[in-house]
This record gives sequence, structure tokens and C-alpha cells, in this order.
Amino acid sequence: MAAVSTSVASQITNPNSVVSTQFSGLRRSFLKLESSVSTQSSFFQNVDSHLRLSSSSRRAPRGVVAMAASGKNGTKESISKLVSDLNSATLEADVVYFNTLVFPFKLLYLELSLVHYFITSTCCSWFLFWPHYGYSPYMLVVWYLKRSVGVSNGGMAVYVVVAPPFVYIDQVKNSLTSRIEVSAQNCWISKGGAFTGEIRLRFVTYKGTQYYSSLQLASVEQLKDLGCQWVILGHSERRHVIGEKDEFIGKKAAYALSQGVGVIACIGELLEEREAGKTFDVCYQQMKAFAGKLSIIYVNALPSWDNVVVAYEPVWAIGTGKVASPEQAQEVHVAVRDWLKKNVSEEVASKTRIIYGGSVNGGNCAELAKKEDIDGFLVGGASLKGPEFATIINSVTAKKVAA
Ligand SMILES: O=C[C@H](O)COP(=O)(O)O
Repeated sequence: MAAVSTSVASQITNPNSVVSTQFSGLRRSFLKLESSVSTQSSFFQNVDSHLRLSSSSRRAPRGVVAMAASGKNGTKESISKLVSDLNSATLEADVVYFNTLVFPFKLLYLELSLVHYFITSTCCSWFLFWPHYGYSPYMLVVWYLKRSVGVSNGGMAVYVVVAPPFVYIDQVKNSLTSRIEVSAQNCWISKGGAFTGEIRLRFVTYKGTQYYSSLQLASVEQLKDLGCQWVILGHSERRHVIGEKDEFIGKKAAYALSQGVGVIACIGELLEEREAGKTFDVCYQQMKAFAGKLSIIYVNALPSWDNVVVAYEPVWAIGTGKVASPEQAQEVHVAVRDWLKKNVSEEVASKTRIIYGGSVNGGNCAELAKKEDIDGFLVGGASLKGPEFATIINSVTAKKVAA
């Protein structure tokens, strides 16, 4: 999902700036190619506008997640205000360039077009020839690439997800811009049954793709009816207040993923665990539970982590105002990525988004976002303030653009 930072906006509106992306796992770097033909700005603007493709990477982009309005802070009124703020916030479709396929063709096309321009402009109006010689074949290729690669997430490069309490999901889904996705804060461990009070899954489609399974055919479940694409699992309050164990949380994650629901998998240590030097061990143990259950549902293949976002939330930082320092957060994110590399695969380690949560706000997000392995944020208190949340979103987008 994308939020537009000023830097993105300025690049998009700058006809002399051609921006393309490269991917290293999920971490996307941008190349800036300054056009040296400044006098041909309208020419390049025209060309560039046709070179842009919506986000079409097969790899999911970085994510920002708002866990909006948990606990006492969630009221109908505060949720309405959040939705209203987010709907009016400057969140722009983050247009990206499908570099790996388009860029070589783009260079060739620019070269041919320049040659064509200089030849035709000497004898007649190049505008007469343009649609026939350059434009049409190029558009055909772009159209083909778009079709073959697919456009995901409405062209967004950074996901924004709002996770209201269950009772407000319908309200949020019905009033929030479709630019922002919706998550539940929890779900039940499996398909339906007599589990009074539990919220079950029923997902038939995910990002436009139909998912059918025997489980699904047998279940008539609830969250899908409300349009949730994500679920947060393993949040510290579920672990330490409700008493959910690793095994139980892992099962939920596996079930959600098997139904095509993205999982925001929370991990994190208590203060005493950090002070005892057990931070990594705790996180590894929690990761192991997620990974173990994933491997069960993907028995015939490597477990897919494409729809998993790991959220590192040190418990001592949640709702306390004591944010982890960028170095502390980065250190754990690196360790988690390393764990994924050793225990799942190098590719998964590279691709998986690891976001940070715990007293993130508009004032500290930029420094945190600068860290290489912090791919986004899980935001509690600050997510209730729409403009501040927009600042947090933009810090992630700005990082992506600057990378
Ligand atoms: O519940 C949300 C996250 O755990 C973080 O909350 P916070 O940003 O208020 O510390």
C-alpha cells in the first residue's frame, strides 16, 4: 500500500525524473535517471506517463499497519474520526515502475523515439507520425506486461492496513477508502463450530483470487463477510493477558493463511526477558511456532510466507511511550531475518516484511524507518490520530523512495 510522501509526489510530477525500481527481496530500491535532454521535457513527460505501471510486483511491498483503536481507546466516535482523517489524508497511489521487465524496453524505446523524433521533426510534424511509429507498439507491450504480470493492490507500493476492534470492522470497511485494507485483531483457530464469542474466518477471495478448499466449503465464517484481508495474531495482549500460547497462535496463523488471509504475526519479549538477555531466544521461539505450523499446511511445498508480515513488538514498548531505539529494533529485525534465513530459506528471509511496533509516533517514525530492516510499523495509540498516522505512513514511503 502506498502513502505519498512529498518526495514521491515531486518525482512523479517531475517530467525530467525517470524513476525505476529494483527489488532485493521485498526491499525495493529506486534508481533515478536524470534526463539530460531538458528541452524535451514534454516529450519525456509524454513518454514517461506511458511507461508507468501500477505496482505489479509479484513480491509484496513494505507495509504499514495500524492497529487502530484497541481496548479503551476504541469508540464509535474515535473510529469515525480516524476513518474521516484517513479518507482525507494525502495518501496517493504510489505509482511504481516495473523495472525488471519494462526498464530495458524503456531504454530501447526512448532511444528509438529520440531517433524518430529528430528524423521526423526535420521534415514534418512528428506528432503526425508518433502514434504510428512509436506509441502504439510500445503501448501494446505495456499492455501485455500488465496483463501477464498482473496488477496487485490497486497499484499501491506500501500497504496501509487498519485493524479496528471487531465491532467496528463493518463501520470501517463501509466508510474507509478502498486504498486502505482492513484487518481483524484476532481470529479463531479453525473453521466453524460451537465456539461462542469467537470470530471465525470465511475467506473466499483474496486480492482477487478465488480460494477453494474442503475446509472452506464446509465453513460459513464471518470475517470475510466483512471484507477483512488481514488478521493480527500473537499480539502481546493476546499472549500475556489472555494467555495464548505459541502453539495455539501458530495454529491460528496456519489456518488463516490456508484460507488466503494475510497474517500479521506478532512477536516480542517482555522487559524482564530483555533484561535477562533472552530477547533473541524469545523471538526465535515465537517465530518457530509460526514457522512450524506453516510447514504443516504446506506439506508438499516450501511454506509460503508471502502473506505473512512479522511484527516485532517489544512488550515493554507497547503503549508505554518507551519506544525501542532504532538500533535496538534494527538489531532484533536483523536477528529475525537471520533466523528466517537459517530455518526457512534465504528467499523468505529477504522477502518477508518485518515491521516494528511499540510507541511509534509521528516524532520517532522517521528515525526508525531509516533502519534497513524495519519495513513498516504496527501502530497503536498514534494510529487513532489520522494526520499523525499519515506522517508515519509517509515515513515508510519516503524510505522506500530514498532506498
Ligand atoms: O496495539 C498496538 C501496538 O501493540 C502498539 O501500540 P502503541 O503504538 O500504542 O505502543
